[in-house]
Parts: sequence; C-alpha cells; structure tokens
Amino acid sequence: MLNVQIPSFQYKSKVILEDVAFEVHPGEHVALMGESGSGKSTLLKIIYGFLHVEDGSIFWGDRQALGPNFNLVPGEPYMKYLSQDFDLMPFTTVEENIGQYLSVFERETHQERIAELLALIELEAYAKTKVKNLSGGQQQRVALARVLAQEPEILLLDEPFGHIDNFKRNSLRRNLFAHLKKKGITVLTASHDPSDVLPFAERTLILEKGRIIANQKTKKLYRNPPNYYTASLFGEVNELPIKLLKSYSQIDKSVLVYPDEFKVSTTSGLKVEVTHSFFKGSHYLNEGQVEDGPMLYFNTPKKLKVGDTVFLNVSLGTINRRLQGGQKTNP
Ligand SMILES: Nc1ncnc2c1ncn2[C@@H]1O[C@H](COP(=O)(O)OP(=O)(O)OP(=O)(O)O)[C@@H](O)[C@H]1O
Repeated sequence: MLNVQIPSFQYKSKVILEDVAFEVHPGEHVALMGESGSGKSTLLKIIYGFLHVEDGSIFWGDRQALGPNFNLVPGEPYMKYLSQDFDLMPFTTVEENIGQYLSVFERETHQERIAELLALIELEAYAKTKVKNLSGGQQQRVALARVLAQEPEILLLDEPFGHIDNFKRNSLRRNLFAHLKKKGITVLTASHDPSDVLPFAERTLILEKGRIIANQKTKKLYRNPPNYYTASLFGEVNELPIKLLKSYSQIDKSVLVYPDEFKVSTTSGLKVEVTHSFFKGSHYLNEGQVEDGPMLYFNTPKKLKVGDTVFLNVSLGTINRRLQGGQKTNP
C-alpha cells in the first residue's frame, strides 16, 4: 500500500500542500483532480522524490521513499513518474527510446516487448523515426511507453493525455488503463479531464488549494459531490436553491443538479426563459433564466428557441440524495 503523509509543503514561504494524507492500495487506480494550481503536480513530485518534505513520509509497504536529500538520482526503482515535460532522447529512434528501458536480462524478448508497447501507443509506423521528428502528442506517447517498459509497481501520471488530440486520446486511454489493470500496476493519475477519471479510476481525490477535500469511490463522488467545486470538476453543474421548487418552499438550502438531471416540461415545473442553446453533439446544453432567480443549465435532445419558456423538474430522489449526502471525505 502507498501511504502518503504530508502535513505541510511550502515553496519558499508559500504553503502549497497542507494536511495531505491518503493511501492507495496495490493494483488500485486513483485519480487526483483539482483546478490548475491546486497542487497536483507538486504532490506527485513529492511522492516520486523530486521534492523534499521537511516533515512527512511516503511509504510503499514497508519501504520508505526518501526524496532528493537522500537519493543522488531522484526516484525509487519501483515507482515511475510521467511528468508533463517528457524527458526523451531526441536523436534516437522511437524503438531505441523504448528499448533502452527494457531489462538487459531479457534480451531475447526485447523485440516482442517493443512491438507490444508500440501497439499500445499506436505508433508502430514510427518505430524507426527519430523522436525529434515527432509531434508533441506523439512524443508524449513515446514517454508513456518508456515508463511502461520499466514495469513499475506504482505509476504516477501527470496529465498523461494533455498533448494528445481527441482522435487518439480515447483509444489510448482505454489501451493504457486496460494494460495497467492487467499488469496489476498501482496508478495515481492527476488530471483535469473527467473523461480520464470517470470510466477508469476506482477512487478519486479532490485537491482544493493544497488540501484534500474529498476522497471517495469515483461513482459515489460523482453522484453525491460534497460541494460545487467538486461537481464542477466533472463538468457543468447548477447550484439550485430548492425553495424555488414548490414542494421544498420551506427549505433554505441549495442542491447541486447536473444539466442532464433536469426533466424539461412544457406545462409544469420551475419556469425558465431560454437564453442560449449550445450544440454539444449528442444533445443541446441550454441556458435558462429563472425570473428573479439564477441562470440554470439543462440538457435537451433538440435545440430550444431563445426566448421560449420551458419548465424544469428534478426528481425527488435526486434532491433527497443531495440533501442527505455528500459531506463525507472517507471512501
Ligand atoms: N518551482 C516552484 N516554485 C514556486 N512555486 C511553485 C513552483 N512550482 C509550482 N509552484 C506553485 O505551486 C502551486 C501548485 O502548483 P502545481 O503545479 O502543483 O499545480 P497543479 O494543480 O499541478 O496545476 P496544473 O493543473 O496547472 O498543472 C501553484 O501556485 C504554483 O504557482
């Protein structure tokens, strides 16, 4: 088990992380989400051993990761870190970059392993190309294959698909996360992108201004977010004062409602005037103004006309679940 305890970490006098404590079980895939600047990369760099923590500890089972004040070359042999700036050898080929990290004791299987990793990153056609001649996204894929070649026990991924276009991103995500599961590699992935997280991470940590404000099974966290910040990392969300709904007129609280949780009626519900209807491919995301109330975002299968009036409804199940849950930070 990876055990991370960081009471505090500062750059000069600026506190970046505070009271960070969590565990990751062997073979588990945990996501780390948070807005830009919340401390995700800093946390991964500390775990890997690039940054020294005065006070705190990182353990993998009974082995302690000691950090840069103890290790001449940062890092631990059982852990790999894929940073946002990939450190490749530009003047050698893709297959040489990958092959360099394969074990010298298994020379007879090198070609097979290189072929397997090239297939995983979908760069078979570029095996003999020098890395300097690849695009940024292709280089990120090579960097990924290089860390996988080393078969770590723990993999730390920092925005692993940040440079990769949508065309390749979806299949790469599926290939990579299936490969890691099959190999039983423990993964901690920092990402802004809910598509990297929702389908793949069993558990998600939410970092806000250097503190972990939620640590939950991913599905549970999505369905029952503890606050607006958490929900908005997963996409558009509304903070709906429920006294606007007839049956809750006495309750002075807000609930979080995702745009797809509103049912749209032409006859009854919370009245809104449509102000925009955005095409999202599979549906339209509409913006509607409640009279003397907030702007709300809701989905419809078809485009709505600006100026039209529609009525929004939320199921009692959703409201009650949101009213009851959400504040816990334990999985
Ligand atoms: N070398 C550094 N010296 C001083 N401050 C730094 C340094 N690196 C990062 N910071 C600061 O630490 C904070 C956290 O940065 P970090 O890169 O960990 O955030 P992040 O959540 O990974 O952001 P992003 O999603 O944009 O990569 C930011 O306020 C950043 O300005």
